[in-house]
Amino acid sequence: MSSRQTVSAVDLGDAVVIRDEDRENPVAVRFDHVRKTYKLYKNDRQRLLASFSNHVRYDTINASDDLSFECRRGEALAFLGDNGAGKSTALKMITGVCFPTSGTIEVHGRVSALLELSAGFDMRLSGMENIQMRCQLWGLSDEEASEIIPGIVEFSELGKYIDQPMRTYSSGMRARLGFAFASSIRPDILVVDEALSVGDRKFSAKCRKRVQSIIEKENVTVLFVTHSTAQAQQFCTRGIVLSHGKTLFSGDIEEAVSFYEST
Ligand SMILES: Nc1ncnc2c1ncn2[C@@H]1O[C@H](COP(=O)(O)OP(=O)(O)OP(=O)(O)O)[C@@H](O)[C@H]1O
Repeated sequence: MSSRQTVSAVDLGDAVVIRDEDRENPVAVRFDHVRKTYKLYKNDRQRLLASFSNHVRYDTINASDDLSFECRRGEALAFLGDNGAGKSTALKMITGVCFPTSGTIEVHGRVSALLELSAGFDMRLSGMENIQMRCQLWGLSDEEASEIIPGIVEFSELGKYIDQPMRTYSSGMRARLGFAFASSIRPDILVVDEALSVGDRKFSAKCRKRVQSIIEKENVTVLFVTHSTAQAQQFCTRGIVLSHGKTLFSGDIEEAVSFYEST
């Protein structure tokens, strides 16, 4: 094998997910004929019964349907589409929150996600303790952690609350800390799902500025889900328009936006 360092390759029957930290690979993310099928049960009781029996009936929905695309390193790619088109599902498979049913996904580089920003915090711990714990989970050395933590605290604007248990935070405060962390750790691949509306108007503008500066200055690969075509044009160079999990259009961002607006 080449210089590629395989961190994990998960064989999920008909699906394969390969993750490594090969920053030299010109491709950051590749989807090859990816399908994600959800089972829809009539109610929770039927869902529970299905774990004991193969005879429970269900409908299916393909949230991703034969989805193939390549996002090259340094590129900023927007996913456009109506509600339920399959945009978030694609991002969740990149971050590893959910897995494909079939097809192959390759992710080359460390991924940070600006989605579900409030998730994963331990509410008993303070903001500072949570940040320290996240730095450890990311495998940062003490030195690297102490380099970025002051910036995270400053960006979050939590003031004295940074040392208070996170159960005392408002939902906006949690999301602010989540955003401050996820946007400070210098990932290779940044996944953004409408997270730019964090907090109040002023803070949300600050978040947009931060994302723009990451895209412009740090050679990060960005995958961006939004309903705002203006934001897609502001941040991205290429766009994919999805409908019912399928690609309707893939190309230059201006053309993708025109296509989306004409559908
Ligand atoms: N856990 C789940 N179980 C069943 N169906 C799901 C699940 N998650 C998503 N879906 C379905 O998959 C389809 C795609 O959902 P997804 O959230 O990816 O769409 P989206 O394009 O991000 O939509 P939106 O713009 O509304 O956020 C939808 O029909 C949704 O109902």
